[in-house]
Amino acid sequence: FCQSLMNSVFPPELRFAFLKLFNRVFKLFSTFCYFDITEIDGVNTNELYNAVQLYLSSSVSIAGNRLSLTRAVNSSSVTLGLSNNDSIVDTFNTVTVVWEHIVTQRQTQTFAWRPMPEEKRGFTLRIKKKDKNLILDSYLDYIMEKANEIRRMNQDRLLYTNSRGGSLDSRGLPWESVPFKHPSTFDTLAMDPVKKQQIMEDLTDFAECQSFYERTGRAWKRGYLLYGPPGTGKSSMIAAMANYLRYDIYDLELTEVKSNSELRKLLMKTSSKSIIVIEDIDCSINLTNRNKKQSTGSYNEPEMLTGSGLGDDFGNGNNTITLSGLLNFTDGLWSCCGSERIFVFTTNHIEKLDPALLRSGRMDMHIHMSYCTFSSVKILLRNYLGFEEGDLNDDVLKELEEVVDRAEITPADVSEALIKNRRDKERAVRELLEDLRSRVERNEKNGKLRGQNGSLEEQEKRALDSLYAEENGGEEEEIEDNICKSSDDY
Ligand SMILES: Nc1ncnc2c1ncn2[C@@H]1O[C@H](COP(=O)(O)OP(=O)(O)OP(=O)(O)O)[C@@H](O)[C@H]1O
Ligand SMILES: [Mg+2]
Repeated sequence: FCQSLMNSVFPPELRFAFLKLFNRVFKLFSTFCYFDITEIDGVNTNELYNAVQLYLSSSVSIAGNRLSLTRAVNSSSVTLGLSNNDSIVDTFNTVTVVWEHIVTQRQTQTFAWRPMPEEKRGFTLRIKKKDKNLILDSYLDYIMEKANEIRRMNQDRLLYTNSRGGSLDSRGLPWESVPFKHPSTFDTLAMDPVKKQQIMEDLTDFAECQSFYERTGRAWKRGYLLYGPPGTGKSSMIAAMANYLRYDIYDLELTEVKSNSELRKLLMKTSSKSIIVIEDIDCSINLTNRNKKQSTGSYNEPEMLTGSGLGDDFGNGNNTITLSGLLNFTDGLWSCCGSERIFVFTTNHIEKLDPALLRSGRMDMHIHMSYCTFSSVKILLRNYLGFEEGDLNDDVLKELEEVVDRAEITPADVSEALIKNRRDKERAVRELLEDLRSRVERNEKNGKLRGQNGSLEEQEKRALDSLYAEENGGEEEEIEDNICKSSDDY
């Protein structure tokens, strides 16, 4: 209507001038200002455009009538986006802004070094003039941060290994990677629910508290030591941690590392938001407290252990990773290059580890992965057979509760018993109970034969207690507080 009115009032040569004038006057009196963020900035791709697109994908509702769907390379999820010439309202620090996605046809190209897309795409941000300075900088920073987070969440995570033994790939990286798709989660992990909750809270606290680490002058990293018998879920716990935080995993094979400097280089090439894992640390390198005492007679000279690891154990005298190198790797000046990293060590024999490696700051949380308890068996029964609370009759539950602790059975063995008969649930439970009873019998018999020694776990606990007592001159309790364990762990 306006256009036809204008056409009838103004002669053609004046129409363009009038439109220009009208725009100027409109802008002068408008309470809004506008920012264009085009997809291509000259010849380069505009990073901000991609960030805005991702950021808005988190605000766009699936209920919208028309949305654009995209899926990036290496991503397993689909991103929703604003469709052409659609708009959306967003609020930041109580200020309301409007985003509009503008798509127009590009005029036919003459010659260009780089072929341009046929469509010209961009976002227009509308802000009230009075709010411009208040929010623009912080709002755009916030968008970039959010977009990076969404990108990370959408991307497949990677599992890195240094199995090439120090040789670099074509990009000069010492790590090789494969997509990480381990299905273990805290939901599927059978362990004491209280302990599980503590670990999850600790992980969340770590991931969300960058400012705390900055304020207290600590490097933004955390160490977890997982210890316990084989098949109790240490590796599954690492996978669950990675899935929970959506971090990449660097599986460090210490036996492939030839020197402390190589260890440092590997560390420098890890990215932030990752978990650096050394499995079976006691088998990778000989780091015992007792050995150190024998070889040096002092706690203050860990370097003197040079070559005592693989060199001694496997006859390879060239290995020069030292305890000192490993200690610096986990809590030295180099350990804080990059940030937001988690170190996880696993071992079946915590008593073999040097106390320096176990101290807070290196291994902040010691997690004992124990044999199956009643609560962990219930989790496995739910996961493998679909039994919910109340599905099993009370007698069976009572018997399970009575025998499971004394049977000293690993979650791996329970899982196997349940998988075997998963098509016949009654039989699975019956056979599990039989297995538990026979284990109890065997343990009691062995317990009698062992006489004063008690169960294997009791022996392990005694060794551990003496280790802590040795280090603390008898002040055992302080360290015990640091260990995440339930009262019946041992
Ligand atoms: N706590 C658990 N919860 C659920 N499944 C478990 C648990 N522990 C073990 N399993 C099952 O047993 C198998 C072996 O577990 P896992 O590899 O995590 O044990 P581990 O403690 O790392 O053993 P190792 O000390 O020999 O490396 C896994 O496939 C997993 O399915
Ligand atoms: Mg393991």
